[in-house]
Amino acid sequence: MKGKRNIFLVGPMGAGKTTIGKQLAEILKLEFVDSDHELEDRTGAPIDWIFDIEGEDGFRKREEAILEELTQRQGIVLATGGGAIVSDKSRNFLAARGVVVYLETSIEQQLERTRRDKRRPLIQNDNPRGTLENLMKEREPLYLEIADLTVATNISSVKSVAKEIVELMEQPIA
Ligand SMILES: Nc1ncnc2c1ncn2[C@@H]1O[C@H](COP(=O)(O)OP(=O)(O)OP(=O)(O)O)[C@@H](O)[C@H]1O
Ligand SMILES: O=C(O)C1=C[C@@H](O)[C@@H](O)[C@H](O)C1
Ligand SMILES: [Mg+2]
Repeated sequence: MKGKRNIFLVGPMGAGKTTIGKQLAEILKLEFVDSDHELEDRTGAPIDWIFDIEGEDGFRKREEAILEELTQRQGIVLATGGGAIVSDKSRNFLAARGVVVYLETSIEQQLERTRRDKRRPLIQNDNPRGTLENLMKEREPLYLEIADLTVATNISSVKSVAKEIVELMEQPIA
């Protein structure tokens, strides 16, 4: 595991990829990059606009292109978007170019952590719980397929999850 220099965080909305990623990068003195933010900066439009105008397919194509480029960097902690792993191409880039850490979270925690933020287009509907449950069914096998490490985030603070990842990264590959 030590040979791979990048850390890629995957997991559903509200898992903490962005928040934990920043902490992790600080501890490890690596550069932090967030593919959602990068995509918004380059497009000049917020994610919910991109979904409105180009649909989810258009968003995924943009995400693939950004991930193709970002995963070629060295020494980064990358927070991915919650649905990045639905694309075969994106999954392959992530699996091949760094240590993939799956941040595992309950639906309850996802709801709690995403409640106040209205910028996630897929859950701006009458039944966010049902949507999150369906997405989890579809996506969990894909997170697990490429995960080198799986870390639970339900009962741990942002800081302790970041520290746990650092410790796991230091252990030799089983
Ligand atoms: N382990 C944790 N304990 C408590 N709060 C947390 C934890 N992880 C994340 N949060 C909080 O949950 C909210 C959502 O976290 P964050 O934006 O990092 O999720 P994300 O995985 O990046 O989601 P998305 O896929 O939508 O980008 C933030 O307000 C963050 O502070
Ligand atoms: O789970 C998803 O499909 C998404 C998660 C967010 O990170 C953003 O990438 C966007 O809101 C889509
Ligand atoms: Mg995020």
